Order: sequence, then C-alpha cells, then structure tokens
Amino acid sequence: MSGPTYSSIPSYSREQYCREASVPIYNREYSREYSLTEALPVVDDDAVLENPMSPIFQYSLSLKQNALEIERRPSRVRTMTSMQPGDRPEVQPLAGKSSPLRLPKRRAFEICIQNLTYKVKVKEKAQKVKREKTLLNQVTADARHGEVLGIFGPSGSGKTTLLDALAGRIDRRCLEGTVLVNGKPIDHKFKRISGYVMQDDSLFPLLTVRETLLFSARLRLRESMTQAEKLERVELVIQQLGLSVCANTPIGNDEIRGLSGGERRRVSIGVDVIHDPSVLMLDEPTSGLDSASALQVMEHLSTIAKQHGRTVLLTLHQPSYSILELIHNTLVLVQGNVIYHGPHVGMINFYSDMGYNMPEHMTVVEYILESVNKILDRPKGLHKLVEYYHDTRSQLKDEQIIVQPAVDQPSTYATTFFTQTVVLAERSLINIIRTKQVFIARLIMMAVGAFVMGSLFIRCKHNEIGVRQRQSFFAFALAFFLFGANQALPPFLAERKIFIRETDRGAYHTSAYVLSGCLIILPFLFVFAIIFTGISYAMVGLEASVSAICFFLLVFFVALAMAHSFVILIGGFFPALVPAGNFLEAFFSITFLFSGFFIQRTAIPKYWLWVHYLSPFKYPYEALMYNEFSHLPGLVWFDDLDSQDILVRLALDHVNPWRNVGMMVVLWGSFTILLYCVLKLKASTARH
Ligand SMILES: Nc1ncnc2c1ncn2[C@@H]1O[C@H](COP(=O)(O)OP(=O)(O)OP(=O)(O)O)[C@@H](O)[C@H]1O
Repeated sequence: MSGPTYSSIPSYSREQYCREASVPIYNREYSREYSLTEALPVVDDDAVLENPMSPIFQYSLSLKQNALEIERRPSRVRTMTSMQPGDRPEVQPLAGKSSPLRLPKRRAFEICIQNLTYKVKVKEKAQKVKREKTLLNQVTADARHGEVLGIFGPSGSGKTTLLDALAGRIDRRCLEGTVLVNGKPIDHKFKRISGYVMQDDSLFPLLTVRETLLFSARLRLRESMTQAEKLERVELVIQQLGLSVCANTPIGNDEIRGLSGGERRRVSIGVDVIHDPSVLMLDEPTSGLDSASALQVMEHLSTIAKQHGRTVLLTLHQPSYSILELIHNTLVLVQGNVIYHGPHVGMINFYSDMGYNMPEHMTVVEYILESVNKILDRPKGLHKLVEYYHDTRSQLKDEQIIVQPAVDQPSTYATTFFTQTVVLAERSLINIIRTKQVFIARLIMMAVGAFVMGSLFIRCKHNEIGVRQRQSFFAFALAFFLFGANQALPPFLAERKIFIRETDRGAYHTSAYVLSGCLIILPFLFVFAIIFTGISYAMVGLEASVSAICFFLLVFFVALAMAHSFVILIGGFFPALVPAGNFLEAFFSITFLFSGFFIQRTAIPKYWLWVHYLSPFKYPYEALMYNEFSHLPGLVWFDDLDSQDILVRLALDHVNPWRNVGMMVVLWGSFTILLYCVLKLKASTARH
C-alpha cells in the first residue's frame, strides 16, 4: 500500500479544511482515499461522527494542532445515517473521553525485530546430555506507533517468550538477532519507556482497586503532576477499564474475598498503563474476561495506541470479530517461527492463496490456529508454512511509517528516591495495618512468652542457681525472638513477586524498596521489645537500674531488627516458603548451638570458632550477660565468687557490650545491603 498517512496532512485550521474540501484523506483500513467533503463536512474537536460508510464503525474525528486524526472504533449505537456529501452530520461527544486530562506528548517508538532467536538447553529425562530447544526462531516483525500488534499462536508457540525478550526479562546475551527501537539497538532504558502486563496478576490483596492504582500513579507519574491530577488519572483509568463498580473493593486472593478474575486482570492492566508508557506490552490482557469486558479493554488499548500514538503489543487467544477489528497488525507464531505478519485482513488472502478457505462462522485467527494443527501433523508441515510465508513476505510489506520526532521521554525514574521511599513505606504500613491480626497475634505471643518465661524464672536469686537461671533466660528469650522472626517470611514472599514486577518496569529504585521496608517495620519491632521487657524483666528479677533496663530493651530491639533483616534476606534468595523456612530453621538451630550458652567460646574447637563469630545469638547473649553481671560489682554469688569472677568463669570478662551492639548493627546493615544486592540481581534476571 502507498499513499499519505493521516499525519501527513499539512497543518490547516478547521476553516481551511472546510475550504480546502478536496484535500484527500487516506484511510488505511479501507485502502482508499476520501475527499474531505465526503468524510468531513463539519468537524469539531474531539467529536464522534456517525460514520455514513459503515453501519458498524464510527469515526472519531479530531482536529489537532498539526494533523487531522481519524480513529475507527466499533459503534455502540448501530444507527445508520444516510448522508450525502455536504450534509451536516450528527456530532456527539466522544464516549470515554470526558476527562480534560491531557497526556504528555511523547516521542513515538517503532520496534523492529530482526531475526530474533532464543535457544535454551533442556535436559530430557532419559538423556544424559542437554538438548537445545529453540523457543524463538529467526523472528522478524515490527510494531509501530499508533498501532496495536496482536501476537497469535497456539499454546507454547513462544508468544510470552517474545514479549519477555522485548521486556528485557531474558538476558540479551542469550538472544541472537537484533531488536531496534527507533533504529537503535534496544537497551536498559527501554524498560522505563515501556509497560509490561504479565499473564499472572501480582497485586496486594488487601488494597482496594483505587488504592492500588493510586499507589502506582504516585510511583510512576511524574513528580511535577499534582496529587489532584494523579487522582484524576486514576479515576480515568478506573472508568476506561470498567472498574467503577469495584473501585473500593479489595483485590483479594484465595483466602480473602475480593475481585473476580477478570476484574483483577483489568487492575493489572491499569497498574501498568497508569503512567501511559510509550510502548505497552500485554500478555493475554483479555484472559478471564467476558466478551463485553474484553472488548472494552481492547477498545481502551486501541485508543491508547491511536489517540496517544503509543505502540501496543499484545498476545491473545481466539479474538472475536470486534476485537480483531481493533488490532492493526498481526504476528502469528508457531513453535517459535513466524508464519504470518501483516494486517489481519491480508491473512485471509494469504491463506486462501495457500489453498485454505475460511468458513463463514470463524474469525481468521481462529481458523488459522485450527488449521495450523492439521498442517503440523503433515510431514514437513511447519517447514512449508514458514517457507511459504518467507517467499511471500516481500509482497505483504506495508507502507513505511515515519516516526515523528516529539518531546523526548526521560529515561530516568518518574519520582525521586525520597518520594519512592515514602510511598512504598505508606503502602507497607497500610498492608501491615490491614493484617493487624498477624501483628496482634505476634504481640500476644510476645506477651504470653514473656509471662511464661517470667513465671518460670521468677525472682531469680543471687546464687549459683540464679546465675544458671539468668543464662537460660537470656538464651531462651533470644531463641524465642530470633526463631519467631520467621513469621516475616510469608508476607515478604507474597510481596516479592510484586516487587520484581514493579522494579522490572522501572517503577522505583530497589534501594527505596529495601529502605522503606526496613524503616517501616522498626516501630513494630520496638513495640514487641517493650512488651517483652515490660513483662519479663521485673518478673525474673534482673538488675533494677534504669541503664540496665534500657540496655536490655536496646539489645532485644536490635536483635529483633537483625533477625528480621536476615529472614527477609533469605526470602530474597529463595522464592518459595518451604526451602526458605527450612534453611532458616537449620541456620538458627546451628548458630544457636554456637552462641556461647551451650559451650563457652574458650571450649569451642578452633575450626568451629568462625561459626561462633557468625552466630546472630552470640552478640546479644554476651551483651545481656555482661549487662546483668557488670551492674552488680562486688556482689558475691557463691563460693566467694563475685560478679567479675562469674564473668571470668563464663569467659565473658573481655566482652564490650557496646561493641556487641555495634556488631549487631553491622550484621543488620550487612543483611540489608545483601538483600539489596540479591533483589537487584533477581529483578534484573527475573525470567531465569
Ligand atoms: N526456560 C525454558 N526452558 C525450556 N523450555 C521453555 C523455557 N521457557 C519456556 N519454554 C517453552 O517454550 C515454549 C514457549 O513458551 P511461551 O510461554 O512463550 O508460550 P506461549 O505461546 O506464550 O504459550 P501460552 O499461550 O500457553 O501462554 C513452551 O513450549 C515452553 O514450555
């Protein structure tokens, strides 16, 4: 096809258009030119004209600064207007465009995929050596701005793999071929200008739809936008995705009642379109939706592409007629090979030329996918399909779209590190408050534990048994605290997927996430330490000076924070609960053995000493012991042994309690930094 595109119409005022009625407008869908008199007797900005040429479609005509924009959209009202050239058509406001919010003008992006190949090594059960499996084979395609590229293919044909490859979820070093974005090789900046809606919905179950979208807006819309504008954008997305009825419903999950699967899918789309990315990739955006909702979502995506000039790539299964009409270009994959790329209308001719005639009741995609299975059953079936496509490809070449230069979209984060930390902390706080049962349960556990220990070691005497009781109390209390930190694991693992998705798309810095998580939990840990100290300290009858009590509280608080960050670190390494939980149990059990309580440091064989120094129990245990005995100088406990002698006997006389607290802080900081590194690595190689 050749001819001018809409955007090539020169910059005319509306009056000029009316005067120069003979300016031809090329309509790509109908492959013909219309005169302005025919299509556009009177045009108001952002108006819908009941299309006189089609009973099914409306043309949304809008006269923008530099070009006349014409969008074809399915008509909701099937009214036919018989219109003669020169007649004044009925003009209605454009549905779903009521918001005055203007999206920023952005640079248009054209993606050009050339011979993209992705192979993995797979091990067959029976075979010893690994076999190479080709997931993408010489895929060549392009996605243009202002258009929706529909990627089709039978299950397992490589649709998700292709999107993952573009989204940077597959290490580029494992890919052969080229992906060009506006003529330049794709790089890490692409993540920031693109949005990727994956197949699975990773959302916070306790946040409502509106809250979910608002948090996404606060993280991903530019800082320069006011709160009111962000709210307005959220409301617009809610409206466009048909989520108004459930805007205040919690997302929910298997345990908490919430949205239906289709609504959840739409929220996932909302989260990734809220910042209006220049390139939007969606894996099965309509899965789980009824036909009306699916059409609504697709209309929205088509609008994003057409009206805002964004590039949309999506995978779909069995699109209906109406959905297919909203897709401008198609790519059909079979076993990682392209068997068709071009407009879907051309697909009918392409396959009828091959000798396949489409029955009336089927969409072309449905028919092709059904036929492909039969073709694949034949000898060399796939090879023939691919070969036929390659032979005819040159004939299918569509006209070149010239990418319009416009305002560049910055490739940095939309918000500052400070804003990200605040927003993420606020979101975590809401989640903690909404799971108050978990917090209350842990609080009760602390109180009951403190009471049981306090009543067991009640009023320890200053004698030999009293020394033993104090040792046992400190050791057991620390075990109770540190083993209990495992409770942080399940909520973190549930959140981990969301974190990976969000950072993968460049929503915020990994460091902002780690810092916010680290800070928001501290007040809660402090409350636990206070409850425990308040109940058990006096009951056990420990040294009653203010400084000793405060130090005791400080040690437990820092121990809790250190243990919490360690548990989260392990959650960063292991994505599943069982291996992470098992590792933590084993780690805490072994390091508890080396704490110095069961066997003194001086008695530990040299080759095991390193475990003693790594033990998270060692530092708080020694600090607590020293704190207790050093506050009672000269007190004779038994056999003429005073506090100092006891410390010498227990090999604790060398302890510097503040150095131990310092070591705990260092461990806490190291675990947090390691967590940052692990999450950063996981986010960058999410698919492998
Ligand atoms: N790491 C991997 N190792 C081996 N095979 C893999 C790997 N990742 C994906 N595959 C295989 O690659 C093929 C393509 O997978 P992909 O998820 O891209 O298919 P799809 O077209 O999106 O399927 P669906 O429509 O069912 O989502 C499948 O056969 C899948 O099993």
